[in-house]
Amino acid sequence: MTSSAWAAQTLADQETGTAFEHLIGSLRGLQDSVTSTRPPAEVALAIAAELRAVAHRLDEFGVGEADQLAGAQMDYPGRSQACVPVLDHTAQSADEVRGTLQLSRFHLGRNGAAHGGVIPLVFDEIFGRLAGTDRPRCRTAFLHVDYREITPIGRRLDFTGRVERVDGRKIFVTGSLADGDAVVAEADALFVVLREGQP
Ligand SMILES: CCCCCCCC/C=C\CCCCCCCC(=O)SCCNC(=O)CCNC(=O)[C@H](O)C(C)(C)COP(=O)(O)OP(=O)(O)OC[C@H]1O[C@@H](n2cnc3c(N)ncnc32)[C@H](O)[C@@H]1OP(=O)(O)O
Repeated sequence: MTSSAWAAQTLADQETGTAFEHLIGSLRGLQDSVTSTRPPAEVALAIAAELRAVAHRLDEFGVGEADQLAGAQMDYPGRSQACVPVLDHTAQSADEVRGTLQLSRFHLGRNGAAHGGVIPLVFDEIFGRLAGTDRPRCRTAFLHVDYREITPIGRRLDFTGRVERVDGRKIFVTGSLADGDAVVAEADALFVVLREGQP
């Protein structure tokens, strides 16, 4: 994948990077397991203690943002982070992207519909990657989402993204999320290329 904005990200050696991706995959699975089960109190308390012990085990390996692998491993569909749903890009250029994703119990709002806040999260990720491909670093200035239908969890969804216009530092992007033939959400956003020294 070519990307000027992403190239600066820290990369681990392959063994470390792959192992970390396994760790994040297990964390995603855990988020779903916790969300979709109702353990008795003693089991919940025992697992809570085990999870605290696991977190404690990681303490000694703490690093600053520049050295963290989470979010920086661009070769993995989820960037090795557990916040944003995993995106599988099937086509990507500097102007257009397509791909699939599947939301899970962790992303549930109510009555089978994904949480409304997950949808802009997904679009920000799709658009952020697109706007940053073969361009300097940029940030979201606005992101407008139209919720056309509920977005189901547990089904393959198709996403698109397209750069509509570039005007100086401004990159205007549009996209959609579909469940089969049904467009469940559409979005448009402005990304602004950062000036030297902007965080
Ligand atoms: C993450 C960064 C990229 C890293 C890349 C490497 C790693 C890649 C890894 C993984 C892929 C990425 C996947 C995830 C991506 C997620 C991206 C995000 O979510 S970023 C976080 C949320 N966004 C903010 O926190 C912005 C906060 N706002 C700002 O910082 C500023 O407002 C900023 C930079 C957006 C603009 O500020 P100014 O001072 O630089 O520029 P001014 O002059 O205000 O605006 C420039 C032009 O844009 C228009 N503009 C600005 N904001 C606008 C707005 N809200 N609506 C309409 N126009 C706006 C202005 O009117 C102006 O237009 P005229 O040049 O005069 O024509």
